Amino acid sequence: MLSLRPPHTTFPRTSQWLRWGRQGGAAAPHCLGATGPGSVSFPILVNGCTGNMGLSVAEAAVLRGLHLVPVSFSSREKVKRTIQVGQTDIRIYGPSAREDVLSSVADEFPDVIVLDYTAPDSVNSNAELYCKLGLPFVMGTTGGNRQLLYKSVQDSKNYALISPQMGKQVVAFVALMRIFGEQFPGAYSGYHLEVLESHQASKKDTSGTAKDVIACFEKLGVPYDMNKMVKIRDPEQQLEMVGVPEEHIEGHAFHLYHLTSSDDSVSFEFQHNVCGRSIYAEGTIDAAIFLHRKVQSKDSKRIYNMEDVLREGYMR
Ligand SMILES: NC(=O)c1ccc[n+]([C@@H]2O[C@H](COP(=O)([O-])OP(=O)(O)OC[C@H]3O[C@@H](n4cnc5c(N)ncnc54)[C@H](O)[C@@H]3O)[C@@H](O)[C@H]2O)c1
Ligand SMILES: O=C(O)C1=N[C@H](C(=O)O)CCC1
Repeated sequence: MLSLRPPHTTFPRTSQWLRWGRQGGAAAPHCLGATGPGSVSFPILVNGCTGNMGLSVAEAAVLRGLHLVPVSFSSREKVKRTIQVGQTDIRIYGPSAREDVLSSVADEFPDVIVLDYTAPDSVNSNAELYCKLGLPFVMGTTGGNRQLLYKSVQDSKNYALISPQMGKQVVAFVALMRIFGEQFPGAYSGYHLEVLESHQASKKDTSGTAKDVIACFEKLGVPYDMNKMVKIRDPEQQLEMVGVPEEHIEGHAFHLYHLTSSDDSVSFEFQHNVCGRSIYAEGTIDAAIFLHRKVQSKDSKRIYNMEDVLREGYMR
């Protein structure tokens, strides 16, 4: 089996960390001032605050000077709890209250942007509800029926930014791979692709980012059977084989794509490895600011992705 470990496995821990984990840690202090080019503040509702990404995004929103709407939702009915983020106590509601609560939010905060970090099996029902209530949303949650997701937004004429990957530097890498495929279709015909991805054990689905990158390899002439993807969720393997720093076993996204010519004489390797979640949280806030601007200016496009965000200068 291929290893995600860098070639210099004898490097001491710190060097390995520097090579692999630079993107983890505290929220970057130097991204786009408080709220991007020109200062804005508007309400943000984070759906999924009970989870890892939801909480990270809510914290990043507060740090960037946005106004957190003090409600969020859970997949379970019997939740009676609040979560404190900064100075805000966020009340968590069960699924049966979703429509009423969201509809009041839409009335009270007409310029609200919803950020969704829930679960793959909630993607479509959540999106449909946001569309029904005319709530613009950023869908960071992966999985679900993606075709249906786009169709719901198109049919409703709602505003949405959809991306399985909010880390701007990773988005730029995926964009490069897309352009690569468009510029040189079939250039790697006959090559063989192997893909490994490693995420925290709680991740339910296959990496959405890996799926997007694989689509680019397919344009380059390399077919790939998604069932062959090696998905690593076992913490022991992650430590021993992948080389994930121990402190990031609960939050990491390591990816390796290995391309080999048919006679094994040529090979290529591409990797993107993220420790922690700050890269996604920061990118999500940039996405929210971008979407808020598009809604305010009544932009005609209505459905966006993270490449659109990067193109408008949100790349630090
Ligand atoms: N776009 C990106 O850059 C990016 C980055 C990281 C994670 N993700 C995706 O975000 C999603 C969440 O990841 P996570 O690591 O935070 O997972 P998590 O399991 O830590 O959190 C998900 C939370 O959502 C809650 N939830 C489930 N269904 C819900 C519903 N219908 N309504 C409200 N809450 C609901 C769960 O109870 C849980 O607390 C996954 O799909 C993951 O792949 C995307
Ligand atoms: O931690 C996760 O879950 C992640 N999900 C996204 C994906 O599936 O591509 C982005 C990376 C982190």
